[in-house]
Amino acid sequence: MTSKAGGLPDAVLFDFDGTLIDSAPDIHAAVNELLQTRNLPPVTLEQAKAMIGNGVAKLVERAFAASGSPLAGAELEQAQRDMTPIYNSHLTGLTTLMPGARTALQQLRAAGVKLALVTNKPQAPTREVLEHFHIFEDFGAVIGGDAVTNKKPSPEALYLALERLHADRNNAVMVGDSTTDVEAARNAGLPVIIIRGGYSKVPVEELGADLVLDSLADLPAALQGKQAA
Ligand SMILES: O=C(O)COP(=O)(O)O
Ligand SMILES: [Mg+2]
Repeated sequence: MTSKAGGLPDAVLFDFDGTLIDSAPDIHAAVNELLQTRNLPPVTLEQAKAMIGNGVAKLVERAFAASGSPLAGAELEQAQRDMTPIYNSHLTGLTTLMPGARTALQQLRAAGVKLALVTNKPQAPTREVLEHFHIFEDFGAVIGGDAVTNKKPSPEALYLALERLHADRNNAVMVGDSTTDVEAARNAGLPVIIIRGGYSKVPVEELGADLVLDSLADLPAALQGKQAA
């Protein structure tokens, strides 16, 4: 993995849902509240996890498909609009920081590594969740899914984050939980580390990441090359 002298990269770009936060319980609640407005049966937490990672519009499309009533066209667009207030009322009640997240951010920041958040979650709820956990200030750039024309796996948000951080493109690492992050990193030409315990639909070993870690607690040491596996 590319790294500057001293081990640590110039910048680390973090995914949000499934990587820094365990937001699936809140997203699950929001999805079921939306389905209930159409008198549709609820989905399970595991089903909801498999819907996360490509933004709220995709989440809604997948939720209706999973409940047995796929939507398209104007009906889908209406459901996506209806989801906004529901989604925004389920941001922090059941959400927790992933194990090791706070310490990893603090350690990297203290070591002078530039940090960015690159998520397909929209900008406004992303900021609200970051502020709730008092980690907004850790990030030099926060790029939500609606801040770019093309969401991950497009490299657009990653490039924008690197630009905002004034970071060295050749010395940055993406950290995420699923295939979207691996593809986005590859498309941007960055190495990628996957953390177990997120919302990947396939076993994380099969994602093609440069490194898979059990926990964010292992990230600072791994970035310094002490635990490369
Ligand atoms: O799908 C979403 O809304 C967000 O997912 P991400 O933070 O893992 O990119
Ligand atoms: Mg994710």
